[in-house]
Amino acid sequence: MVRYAALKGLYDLEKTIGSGGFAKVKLATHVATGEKVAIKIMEKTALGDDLPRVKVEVEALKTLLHQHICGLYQVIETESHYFMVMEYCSGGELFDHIVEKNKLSESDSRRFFYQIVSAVAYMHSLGYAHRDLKPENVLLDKDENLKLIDFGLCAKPKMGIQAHLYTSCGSPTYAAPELIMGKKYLGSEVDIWSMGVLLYALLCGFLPFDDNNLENLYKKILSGKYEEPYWLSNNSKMLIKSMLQIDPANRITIHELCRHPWITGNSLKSVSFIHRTEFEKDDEVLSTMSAICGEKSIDIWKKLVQSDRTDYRTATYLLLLDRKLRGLSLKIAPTT
Ligand SMILES: O=C(Nc1ccc2c(c1)CNCC2)c1ccc(F)cc1
Repeated sequence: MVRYAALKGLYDLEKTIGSGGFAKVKLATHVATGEKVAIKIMEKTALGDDLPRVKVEVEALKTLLHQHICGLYQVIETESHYFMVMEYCSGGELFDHIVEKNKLSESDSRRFFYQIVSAVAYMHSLGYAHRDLKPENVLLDKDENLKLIDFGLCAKPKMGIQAHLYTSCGSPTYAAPELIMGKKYLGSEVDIWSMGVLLYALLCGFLPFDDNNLENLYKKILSGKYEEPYWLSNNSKMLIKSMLQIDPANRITIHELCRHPWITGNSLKSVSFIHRTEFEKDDEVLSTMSAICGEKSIDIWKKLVQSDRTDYRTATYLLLLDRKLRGLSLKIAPTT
């Protein structure tokens, strides 16, 4: 097992749970609380031109606090590596979950899709577009609640005007027509298309546009034509159709999606999310921390709020808060 001096005494590394292009994800234990975390380890030399994506993802995750967006607890930078300490999603990828079940029922799909809409509506309300929504970037926690990951390609277009050109080399299977055409586009609109592909995958168990040959794949996406399996209800077909519109101007908006009867289950309660970008202050957690480090609660809180939210103290506070929200005892092992 490779040891990293930067993690010594803070996190105990365990097995590898994922390895993507330039990152390896390892399960780890946060020493002070005993809580499980996922640590995304990136070697700077291997990152190359993708180095800016790390900063984009860290800045986005420091702002985005939502129950269906995978939380960032701490960032550790050394000469050679970045370590992003994230929320552990023990349920793994939604993709594997769909494959395992072949396809999901309309009600299971609705439960997952509601959570995706809530996370994306929250991001868009803060001016962020994900731009890389796909089943591999949707994880499940131990209660099968959904967590969005990989904000390395997300964009925060200034004032929501025309966003950047399509820069990612991500797989086009989930990419909107305007993206693969290299046109200027609105991040919010490409997210809606990708959510349409995600909803289709949930309900059908396969993808609307798929081909091993890139040329044919492009043709299928630009044609906007896809199969509608017999088991799809008319409402499901109509909702998918409203999202997989080739012309982004004809695509359903995130606001309409939040109130769509297929999603709200005909209740008038539209998809909800809390406009939260600040930590909630919890006195019990703060007093637990002050008992260990000897500082006064109010001073700990002041430092937390003023910090750049990526240090060990932030991780300890957030992990204790998670424990409390899960009804567990608040205990801390004194860091040696
Ligand atoms: O928790 C993560 N991945 C994870 C967790 C558990 C399992 C897997 C991935 C995949 N195999 C099944 C079990 C994870 C969390 C954050 C992140 F940025 C990237 C990955």
